[in-house]
Amino acid sequence: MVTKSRIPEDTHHSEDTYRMVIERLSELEARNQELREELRQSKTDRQYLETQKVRYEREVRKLRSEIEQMRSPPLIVGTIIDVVDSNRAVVRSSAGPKFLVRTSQFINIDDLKPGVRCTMNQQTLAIVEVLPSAFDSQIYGMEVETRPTETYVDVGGLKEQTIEVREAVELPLKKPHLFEQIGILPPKGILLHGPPGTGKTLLARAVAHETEATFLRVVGSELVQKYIGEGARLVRELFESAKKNAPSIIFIDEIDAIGASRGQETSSGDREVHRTLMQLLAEMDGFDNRGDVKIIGATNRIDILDPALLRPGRFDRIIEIPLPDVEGRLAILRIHTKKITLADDVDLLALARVTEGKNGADLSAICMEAGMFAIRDERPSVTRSDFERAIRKISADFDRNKVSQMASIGTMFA
Ligand SMILES: Nc1ncnc2c1ncn2[C@@H]1O[C@H](COP(=O)(O)OP(=O)(O)OP(=O)(O)O)[C@@H](O)[C@H]1O
Repeated sequence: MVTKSRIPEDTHHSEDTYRMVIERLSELEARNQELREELRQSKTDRQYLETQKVRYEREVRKLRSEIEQMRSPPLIVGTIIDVVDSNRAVVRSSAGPKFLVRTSQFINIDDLKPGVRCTMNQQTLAIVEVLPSAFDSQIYGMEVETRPTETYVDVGGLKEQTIEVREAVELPLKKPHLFEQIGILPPKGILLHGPPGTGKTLLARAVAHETEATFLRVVGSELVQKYIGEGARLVRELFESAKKNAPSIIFIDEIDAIGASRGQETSSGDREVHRTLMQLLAEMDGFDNRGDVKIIGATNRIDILDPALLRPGRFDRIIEIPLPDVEGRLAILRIHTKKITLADDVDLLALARVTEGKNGADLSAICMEAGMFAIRDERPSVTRSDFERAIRKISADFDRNKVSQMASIGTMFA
């Protein structure tokens, strides 16, 4: 309360003003103090909130990695037998036993119905994923062809190898009585080994064509599944399908992906590959040499194969498919230029001589590239210089791939 003392008017004014200014100043100081306090408090709040935010983010990261951990392969595949309540179900694992398990919180309970396939975490057996109903081996790159089109005339070079494969596969399928007469069993499995692009798949397809057999091709790496028991299941399906469609030839390309020597299985992924290999060995032991299912394996890495695969009664005919020599390269060039209009200056023998080290796939690509150069220049025939350019291009592509492969290996170990 401001009391007015007896002071001359103008003094009163200046005193009042002074007093008001003092009051206003103290109000402002008080306000300033309050604001400082609020600022200090907000800084504390902000720091507190910052700390909370960092802690929360760390929690989220930890939870996320636990979820990823739970969902990381290999997982056990099972089939739901019964849904007990909103977070429990009875599941039969692919290995057979039934379990009462929890469902993880990111599973939509409506998706869980009896008969549905799911995956379970190996440690906790909690259901971590519901699998699509059309969970079919065809998804896994298994090719089934009633009769490939390739024939033996499409295979350049490889004369001895073709004879060996025909004896071991074509003869038992087409003339099994010859083996019965003599009293010997035909080889059960044939292993084709050699560098990439040398004609292993081509030869297998040609023998399937010649024997009018169903050709079932699967790549070994496709049998390495992230779900426990699935690789073995696919192998079983492969052999069942081969028996159902007999006479048939099972062709397992890159067999080293599952057939490599069994070192100390450390990770569950290694154990899963081992299980798949065991299933393959069991299936091979289980079927009859005299039957009308033949199995051909192919690998670029025979040196790492498990000896168990190569013992008699399994892949007991081993045939090397080497890089083509000059005669082989000439034969392959003739095959791949059969339909190409060649200019008079093209000398295939000369080309065969200058392509030392090239495989059949390279030679096929060279012929295709040479044709492309002629098309690009709108010429009616392919000249020698087109082939020379194509050889340089394929070699450059090869070197570039090699460099990028080395670079990616380098970064892996950087
Ligand atoms: N001996 C050959 N005669 C004719 N063409 C060949 C020959 N070898 C390879 N080719 C050509 O290269 C292509 C690839 O050959 P193929 O797939 O049979 O090689 P591969 O040995 O199975 O290779 P990978 O080991 O990489 O699977 C064939 O489709 C064919 O066009």
